[in-house]
Amino acid sequence: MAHDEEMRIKSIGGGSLLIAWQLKDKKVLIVGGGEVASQRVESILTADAFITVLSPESGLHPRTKRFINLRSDRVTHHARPFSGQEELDGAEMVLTALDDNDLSRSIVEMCRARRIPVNAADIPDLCDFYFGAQIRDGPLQIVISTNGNGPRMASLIRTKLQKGLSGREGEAITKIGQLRNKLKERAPGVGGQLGKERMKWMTAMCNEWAIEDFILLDEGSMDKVLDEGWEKNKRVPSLNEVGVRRPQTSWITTFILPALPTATVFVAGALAATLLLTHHPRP
Ligand SMILES: C[C@@]1(CC(=O)O)c2cc3[nH]c(cc4nc(cc5[nH]c(cc(n2)[C@H]1CCC(=O)O)[C@@](C)(CC(=O)O)[C@@H]5CCC(=O)O)C(CC(=O)O)=C4CCC(=O)O)c(CCC(=O)O)c3CC(=O)O
Ligand SMILES: NC(=O)C1=CN([C@@H]2O[C@H](COP(=O)(O)OP(=O)(O)OC[C@H]3O[C@@H](n4cnc5c(N)ncnc54)[C@H](O)[C@@H]3O)[C@@H](O)[C@H]2O)C=CC1
Repeated sequence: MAHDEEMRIKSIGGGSLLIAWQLKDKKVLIVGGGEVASQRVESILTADAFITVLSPESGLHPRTKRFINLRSDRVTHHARPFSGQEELDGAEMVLTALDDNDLSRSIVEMCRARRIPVNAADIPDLCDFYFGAQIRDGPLQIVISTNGNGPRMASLIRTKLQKGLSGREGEAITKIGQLRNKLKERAPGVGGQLGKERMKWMTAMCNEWAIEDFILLDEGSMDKVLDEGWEKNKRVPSLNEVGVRRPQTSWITTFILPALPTATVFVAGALAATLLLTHHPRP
C-alpha cells in the first residue's frame, strides 16, 4: 500500500455520518414550539413523518401555528408543558427546541435510557445527530454541516453553493429515476452479470449526457433511449437518435443578454463623460 493511502486510512475520523434518514410515517416528537421548532417541523414534514409538537399555546411561533393548522394530517399539537417520560411513548425520534437548558438535558437523558435518537438544539454535545443547512430541489438534497462549529457559516455556504446550481437539477434527476425504473423493468433482478451491466450503462449515460439533456426526455423518448442504447449493445445513444432536440438558443440570449450589464455601464459612463464635458459653469 502506498504510504499516503496508509496515512489517510490511519487518520480517518472526527466527522459524523452523512446519511439521508428515511422517516416516512415514523413518529417524531418535538418539544418546544418556537422559531427553531418551526424549522424542525418543516424539515421533518419534508420526510413524511408524523409529528407531535409539545408546547404551551403561548410559546408557539406563528410559523409553527401555521403548520399545526394547515397540516393537521401530519402535525398534532399538545398544548401543555412537558410532563414527564410518558410523553416519549411511541416516539421514534425526539427533538428539543427549548429555552430551558435543564429540561432539554433531562429529556435527552430519558431518550438515552429508551434508545430513542435525540437532537437538542441547545446542547450540541448531547445530540445523536445535527441538523444542517439544506438545499432541496425535488429528489436532490444537499446538506451542509460544519459539525457543530459554525451553523451560520453553514447557511452562508449554502447560499454560495446555490449560485452554482441551475435550479433544474432536481427535474433532471427525477427523469433519471424514471429511466432507471424503466431499465429495471426491462432488465430485472438483483446483482449478477446483468446487474453489473445495468450499472455500467447507467453510469455511462450519466457521464456522457449533460444533466439538462435528461430534462428533455418524456415517456416515449425514454423508451427510445432504452431501444437505441441499452438494447443495442448497451451503448449510449445521442439525443438525435432518440428524437430529442435541444431548444435552440437565439443569438439574443447567447450574445446580447450576457453583455447587457457591461453595455449598460459603458453607456452610463459615456453619458456621464458627455455631461461633464458639455457642462460649462457660469463665470
Ligand atoms: C449543533 C447544532 C445542533 C442542531 O441544531 O442540530 C446547532 C447548535 C446551535 N446553533 C446555535 C446558533 C445558531 N444556529 C443558527 C442556524 C442554524 N443552525 C443549524 C444547525 C445546528 N445548530 C447544529 C450544527 C450544524 C452545523 O454545525 O453545521 C442550521 C445549520 C440547521 C438547522 O438548525 O436546521 C441552521 C441554519 C439553517 C439555514 O440557514 O439554512 C444560527 C444562524 C441563524 O439563525 O441564522 C445561529 C446563530 C449564529 C451562530 O452561532 O452561528 C446555537 C446557539 C449558540 C449560542 O448560544 O451562542 C447552538 C447551540 C450551541 O452551539 O451551543
Ligand atoms: N439549532 C439551531 O438551529 C438553533 C438553536 N438555537 C437554540 O434553540 C433553542 C430554542 O430556540 P428558539 O426556538 O428560538 O426559542 P423560543 O424561545 O422561540 O422557543 C422556546 C420554546 O420552548 C417552549 N417551552 C418552554 N418550556 C417548555 C416546557 N416545559 N414544555 C414544552 N415546551 C416548552 C416554549 O413554549 C417555546 O415554544 C434555544 O435554546 C437556542 O439556544 C437557537 C438558534 C438556532
